[in-house]
Parts: sequence; C-alpha cells; structure tokens
Amino acid sequence: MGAIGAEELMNLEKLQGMSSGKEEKILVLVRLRPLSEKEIARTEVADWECINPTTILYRNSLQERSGLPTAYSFDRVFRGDCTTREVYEEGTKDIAVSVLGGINSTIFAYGQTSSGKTYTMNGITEYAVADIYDHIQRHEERAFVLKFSAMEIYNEVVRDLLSMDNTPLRLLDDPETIESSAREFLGKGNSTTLAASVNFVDLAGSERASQALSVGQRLKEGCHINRSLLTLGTVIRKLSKGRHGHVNYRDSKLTRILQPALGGNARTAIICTLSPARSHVEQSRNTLLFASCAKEVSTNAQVNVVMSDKALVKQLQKEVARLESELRTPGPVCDHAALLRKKDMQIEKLEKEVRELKKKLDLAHSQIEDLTRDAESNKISQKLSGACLDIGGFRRNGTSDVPLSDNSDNHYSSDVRCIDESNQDRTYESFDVSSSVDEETRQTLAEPGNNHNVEQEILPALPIQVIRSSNGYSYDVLEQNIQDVQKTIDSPSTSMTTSGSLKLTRSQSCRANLMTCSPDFDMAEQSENTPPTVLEKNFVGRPEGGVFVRKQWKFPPVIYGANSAKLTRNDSQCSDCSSYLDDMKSQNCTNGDDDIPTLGSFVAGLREMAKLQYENLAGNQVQETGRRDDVAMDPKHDWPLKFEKLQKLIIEQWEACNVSLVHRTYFILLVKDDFTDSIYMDVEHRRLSFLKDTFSRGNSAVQDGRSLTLASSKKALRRERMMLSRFMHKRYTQDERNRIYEEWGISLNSKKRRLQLVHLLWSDTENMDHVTKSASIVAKLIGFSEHGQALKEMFGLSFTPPRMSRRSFGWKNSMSSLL
Ligand SMILES: Nc1ncnc2c1ncn2[C@@H]1O[C@H](COP(=O)(O)OP(=O)(O)OP(=O)(O)O)[C@@H](O)[C@H]1O
Repeated sequence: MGAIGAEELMNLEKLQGMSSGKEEKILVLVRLRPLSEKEIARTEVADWECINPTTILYRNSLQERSGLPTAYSFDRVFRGDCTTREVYEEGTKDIAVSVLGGINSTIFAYGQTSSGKTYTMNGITEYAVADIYDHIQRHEERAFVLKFSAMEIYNEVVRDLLSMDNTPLRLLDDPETIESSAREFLGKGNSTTLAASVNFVDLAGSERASQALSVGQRLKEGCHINRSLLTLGTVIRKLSKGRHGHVNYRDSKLTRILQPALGGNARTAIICTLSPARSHVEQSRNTLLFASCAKEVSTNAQVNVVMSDKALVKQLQKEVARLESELRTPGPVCDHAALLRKKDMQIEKLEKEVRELKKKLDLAHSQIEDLTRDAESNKISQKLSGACLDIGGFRRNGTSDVPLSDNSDNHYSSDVRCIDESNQDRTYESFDVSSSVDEETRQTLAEPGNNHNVEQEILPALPIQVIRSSNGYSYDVLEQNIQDVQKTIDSPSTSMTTSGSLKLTRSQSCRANLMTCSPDFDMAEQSENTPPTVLEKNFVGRPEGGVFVRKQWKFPPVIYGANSAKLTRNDSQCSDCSSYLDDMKSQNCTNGDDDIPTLGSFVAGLREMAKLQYENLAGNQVQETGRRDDVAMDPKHDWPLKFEKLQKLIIEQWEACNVSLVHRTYFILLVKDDFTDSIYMDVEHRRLSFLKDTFSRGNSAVQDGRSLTLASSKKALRRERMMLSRFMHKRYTQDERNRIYEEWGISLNSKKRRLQLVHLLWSDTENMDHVTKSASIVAKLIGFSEHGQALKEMFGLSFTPPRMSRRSFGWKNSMSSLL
C-alpha cells in the first residue's frame, strides 16, 4: 500500500506489535436498527434491546420460558438510534485503517434481508476510504499506490463490476500475481513496501441460506446463495472450534475469496445487523447464533512486507550472520544415529503388531462368513410388524448382554421356529432355547404363509448370542473380536463404525447445515448424540464401514414421487394396515386420484415406524433400568414447548430433504401437540435427520429398490407440485381460486398462476401461518379433509404401545430419555 524505508518499517512494526503475526479474535459487532415505518404500520413490537454497550437482550416474556438464551454479549452492540459514524468510529475504524500498516483487513455485514447491511456498509466504506485518503495526504513523504476493485458473486459466478466485459472471473490461488505488481512499483532502491488490502463485504440476506425460493431463476439464485452462505456458516462454525482438520473454504466462491479474512492473515470485523421486530425473532436468533460462533474465531494478521532486492540481500546477510554465530557456539550434541536406531526398532515393533492384527482380522472375517452361511441356510419366519422377539431372556446392550427384567405376564416357554426354505411344506426346526415371544408374534410365526427374508428382516432383530455356528463361536464374541481388531487398525478419524449392537455412529457433517438453518442448534446437537434408532439401523443407504454392510434392510417410505401411490408396499406387509385402507375406502376417505399417496399408506408407514421405534425405546429402557434409577422426570410437563421446537425442526428437514407436500400435509394435520403423538414426532425427526445427513454426504437412500438422491427427490417434489396444480380447477370454484391467488400475491392476469401457487406452497418454513395455510390448500387439492381426533382414531394413529412381553418398561421414561 505504501513504500517506506526499512528503518521506518521496524518502527511501524513495533508500534503495531504485529511484526511476527498476532493471533486475535474476529471483532463481532451487533447493530440493531429501529423499527421501519412498515413495521410500525403493522403495529410490530420491538422485542430486542441493547442494555449496555456489549449486551443485547430479548424482552419477550413468552420466549423467556422457552429455555433459549435471552441475553447475548459481543464486543460491542449498537442501539437503533446509533449512527453509522458511531459504528465506524467505535467498532471498525481501527481494523479498516490497519491496511495502512500493511495488514489485510476485512469488514463484512451479516444479517437477514432488510436488517440494515447495505445501510451500514455504505457508511462504513465511505468513512474508511475518507480516512485512508486523509492519511495519504498527511504523509507526503511516502508514495502510495491504491488499487480498487469491486466484484459481485451472483449464482456462484464472480463478475468485475468495474468492467463492461461480463465474462466471469476465475479465482486464482497464485499469490505471486500480487508480488509482481508490487515489485514493478518499487523497482529500485533500498526500500520496503507494505502491501495489504481491505475488503468491504455486503452479504445477501442470511435467511436465504435456509429458505427455498421460487422456481426458475429465483430458485437457482436461492441455491447459490444457499451454497455461499451455508458454506460461510460451516466455515465459521468449524473455525470457532479451533483450527483442527480441513476447513472447506473451497466449497463456495464467497469463502474462497474471504479465506484470508476467516482464520487467516487478516484482521476482521463482522457487523451483524438485526431487526428488532417480534416477527423476525427466529432470524434474529440465527444471526446471533452465527455471531456467537464468529466471536470464537481467531485470525493471525501479519505485516505484509515486500522487499526490494537490496533490502532482501541485506536481510539475508543478517540472517546468515546469525546462523554462523549459532554454529560457532557449541550446543548440546545430538546423537542422530542412536535416535534413528530407536525409531527403527519402534517401526519394526509396530509392523509386527499390524501383521498380527491383520491375521486376527482375517480369521474373524472368515468366521463371520461361516456364520452368515449357516444362518442363510436356516430361514426364520417372523411377523416383524408390531412384534418383538426376545430369546433366552436377553437383549443386546452394546457389547455386553443384559437380562430382561422379569415381566413375564405374556411369556411363552416355547421354541422359536425356523422355517427351512428348502422344504416347500415349510416344516419347522426348533432352536433348543427357552424363548419369550408374545402371543401375536407366536401365532404369526406359525402361519405358513409368512415368508420373510432372514437376512433382511430377522437377523437384525435377533439377539445375536443365540445363533451359534457349528464351530462353537458366538456372533457376539466374533463381532467383539472384529471390533477390537478394527478399532486398533482404524485411524481415530474414522467417522463410521459398526459396534456390536449394529450401532451406527453418525458423521458430524449434518450438523453443519444446522448452523445457519436451524434455530434449534442445541437440540439438533443433542439429537445427534442420542443412540441410533431401529430406523437408522435399517437404513440401507448408509456408507460402508462395518461388517454388516451387505445386508439389505428395509427403509419405510418417506418421500413420495408423483407416482407415489406405488409406495403402499407397507400395506401388504401389515395386515391391520390393509384393513385401515379398506375402512377408508368404504368410508370414502381416499381421494381416488392415482397420483396421490393415500392416507392409508401414510398412516401404515407411520404406525410401522412408531412400533419399531417403540421397540427400540423399550430396548433402550431395559438397558437404562439396569444402570440408572433416576429417570423419573415426567417428559409431559414441557411437551408443548418441545413439540413446537420439534415441529419447526421437522418442517425444516422436510424442506431440506424435499419430502412430499402430501406427506407433510398429512403429518401436520394428523400429528398434533398431544403427548401421545410424541412418538411420531420423534421417529419423523430421527429419520429425516438421518436422511438429511445421508444426502449431505452425497449418498443415496434406497427406497423400494430405487435409489433416492437429493436431486431425484427434488425432481419428484417438482412433479408433485405439477400434479397438485392440476387439481386447482377440480377442487376450487373460480371465486375461491381468485381469492387464494390474491391472498398469495399472485396476479390474476398471470397465465401460470396455478403453477405459481403450488410452488409457493410450503416454501416458507419459518412461518407457521404459511405452513398451516399450505397444508390446508394441499389437503383440499387431494380431497382430504381433517376431522380431527375422530379421523386419527379411525385410522388407528393414536399410538398405543403394542402388546409385548416387555410393555411395562415405562414408555414415559423412554420419552424422557429421548427429549
Ligand atoms: N440503522 C438504521 N437506521 C435507520 N434506517 C435503517 C437502518 N438500517 C437499515 N435501515 C433502513 O432499512 C431498510 C433496509 O436496509 P438495507 O437495505 O440496508 O437492508 P439489507 O440488510 O441490506 O437488505 P438486503 O439483504 O435485502 O440487501 C432501508 O430502507 C434502510 O434505509
């Protein structure tokens, strides 16, 4: 930026205290704007208040009871009546003018649309540029070169705003481009140049990171804004936890350009702008969450010095002299040969260990294969739906086995029957074990018509230690063996492991998206730490990583395509579900339109999942009761609040996973804040978390033999919207249609108003009013009308735990461990 003499540079470095780089936290400022005229006209209330220069407080008494924080502290907070000049002078000036001392600096504004980012950045830029020119004028003894560039990142394309040429710019990582221009300026003499840049960044509205926009160009814009802002959130979140591991700056143009400013060689200030209005509270909280993470990020700014050849030679001569003097002074003698011998011995020892472990691993793998072959030759039939199989009174608990508590009101001391598939008449073999099976299951097992796939359906549900191979090894011993070996060999960074109980450790990647999308950050973190559910275990799209990856477990349908009526496969697997369907048909409750998933398939899927989840919870409860006596908290007492949070989270997950609008509608209309519905909320949330995680890792889920990716689900959702649009004329009169178009801000002259409407449906996941209205329109379009509790009961949705031998393991307590 300016050419100065070497001595002057030393003085400057001393002054700045920056000669060897100094770690400092990003400066985080929060600016609250006043209520706008529009907001005042809407009689909006200002809920946020700056109670002192560093603390901002949320004053809504309702929210205070939500358990979310009400006070947030930052380096500086500015009230609505503060001027931009004050924000500049008291907050960012110091950082902006560091550029004059050769230190890179960046100031950017983050916040939702119309919170005041542009308003603030315009002022900050103006004041900073004025200060820079003022400094230049007061230091005539120096020569300055100022370079200015302005660029826009739109749809992940970078454009030079000062050029008529509209060609997208390529981002280059080569740092010499900067040096050469600096040398060209200096050219001669014993001088040293300070070269630095200052960036002023006005970001897009942060809410767009979590919102799906409309169709076409707007949708594309939304996706890209999404990418840039989501990546920014991810990067900030990663950096806030320290600089460990890879930081994905290259995932978006924005983070690539801002890379030096985020945890690199720069001083950085972030101004988070907020609207005080109550209606924006969620977005404001998201912004403050981002700000809280940002204040943990450190940068390491250094004075950027470009030396002339002469100055460089002088500097190098000094360095040579220093090293020579060090060589002349004898230091402690280092026995390199001994050190090498020691290292060689260590390497040899480790190699031996690895060889032995590999042998063990091979042996364990071949034993597992033998067992799998044995198991495949014995086909076991069982009705899975609603049934739970406990054999020998044991249930798996991690790597040890815990006896079931003795609730034997429904026990049978009988054989577990295995169907020999090779025998067409399905004769039965008996395991020589005492088993406890509930009556319903037992009857179902005895039905000759049952034909379940052992590997897909039965093995995952069986307590492993009852299956024994001919060579006498038990599964769990072998599995434990494999685990031990695998653990020793695997690097600690491996994120996917398979434990003895087929547990799946989730990767951390899904958390990242929650950074900017989810207001319920803590809750999402919590849910990631809860044990995996049966549903997760059954998920076939999971990455390989364990010894059971070959199994094809089923995954209940969650996303319907336009032809999703075909997804009623569960109906045929669940006898009582098909009777619901029949009931519905007889009561004229189905819509009769082929393309629309029936309420029956939805309810059947939900009930099936709830049962599986219940079994899982009951199983966990068995383990819990063995360890803890203190799970006495009644989870019902704050259920309404938890319901709200969970509902919000689920709505966001639907959007993120492109879940069918019909599915969302059924769910919203049928699953209410009644505590007995909590099981449905829970399974839905868990399943979507897993699906979202799978998608975010670029993996696909398998559903009905079809591979489902984020892209294919998006396509299906588009088809579904098209399909829904076709029902507008059928379900609504012209007057009704016009009223709806007007209400949704769609011009009556627009030729594509039907399509516009269906693309607006469910597009605003933040706004419950929007969600409710969307659900009611979709319900009408598919011919479904809600009859409240009566309808729920009619379709058997009110959950009652299935009759099982372990039914007395408190449902209530299970829920409390979940929530
Ligand atoms: N601190 C403030 N004092 C007074 N008016 C403000 C303040 N901040 C913003 N405004 C006004 O609020 C409106 C929205 O501000 P602005 O355009 O800066 O928002 P934004 O966050 O940049 O929005 P977008 O993301 O859509 O670009 C403008 O009319 C602006 O004049």
